[in-house]
Amino acid sequence: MKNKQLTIIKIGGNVIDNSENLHQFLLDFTALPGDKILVHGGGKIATELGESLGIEAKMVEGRRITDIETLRIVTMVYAGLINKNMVAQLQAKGSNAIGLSGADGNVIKAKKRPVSTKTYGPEAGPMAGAVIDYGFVGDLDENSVSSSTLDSLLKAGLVPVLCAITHDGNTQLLNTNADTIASSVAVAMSGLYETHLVYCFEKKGVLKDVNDNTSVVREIKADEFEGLKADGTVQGGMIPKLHNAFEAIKKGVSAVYIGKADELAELANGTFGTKMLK
Ligand SMILES: Nc1ncnc2c1ncn2[C@@H]1O[C@H](COP(=O)(O)OP(=O)(O)O)[C@@H](O)[C@H]1O
Ligand SMILES: CC(=O)N[C@@H](CCC(=O)OP(=O)(O)O)C(=O)O
Repeated sequence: MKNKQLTIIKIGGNVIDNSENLHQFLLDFTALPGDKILVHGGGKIATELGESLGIEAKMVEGRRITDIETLRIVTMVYAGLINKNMVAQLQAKGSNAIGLSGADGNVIKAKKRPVSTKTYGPEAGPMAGAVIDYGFVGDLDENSVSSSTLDSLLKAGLVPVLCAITHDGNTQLLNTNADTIASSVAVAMSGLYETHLVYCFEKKGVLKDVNDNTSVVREIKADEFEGLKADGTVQGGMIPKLHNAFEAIKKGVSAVYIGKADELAELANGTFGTKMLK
């Protein structure tokens, strides 16, 4: 029985883009007791910067097609602008944060996603039926995350802040979805700690009606996921998020929650968002 608890919190791009919400979230994150790791996205900001440079974002099944120009943009935005601002804000709030990409300390090594030979269904929109080359997108496996390096940082009293940039160990940086990073980090760390994984975004949880913030589903069991997809309750970015959440539970993470970033303080009294169950 592991008695030390570790909380892995992922914060999405829609919250990062709102300075008031981000400020409140970082205050609550700092106040959270115990060891913790922050994983951040920033897809919305990368899309906006790309557009201002004349590069249009292409997403398929929640993943960004990452050509060489896009890789430059996401590296600048995730590993630079967002990661360093987040660390500076956490430092000002009294959290001894250290910002890392997957290449730093070799904390996350990924494999470039091979060109897909499968054809995609109607959910892929205009890409339906196409063979997909995601470009410089990195996939993770059970050996990707260096739990010992992250553990050393935690033991030194530091709070790791991880962005969505990984590497292949052979000079190539890769773009990995931040929800996937959070799930893989939580699974890897569950060998050492009792781990809790918390996905924070702009809504109050998984909603029965995506436009009604009062319709939070309090608990979802793994075997209910397919039904929620099939009846259209969960769509878009929520599908890979829930997939990552249930993968984490299956592979040893003790608890997974999805909820609103500025309600993180409610974790302590068990009323935060949606809880995923086995
Ligand atoms: N049932 C649902 N409940 C809440 N959000 C949902 C639901 N179905 C689809 N969504 C969409 O999923 C989005 C979250 O996914 P995503 O944008 O990938 O998150 P993040 O900002 O954390 O990266 C929400 O903004 C919402 O539009
Ligand atoms: C491969 C891939 O899709 N990577 C993501 C990484 C950022 C991310 O996940 O950001 P959010 O959490 O804000 O969506 C992307 O570039 O959009």
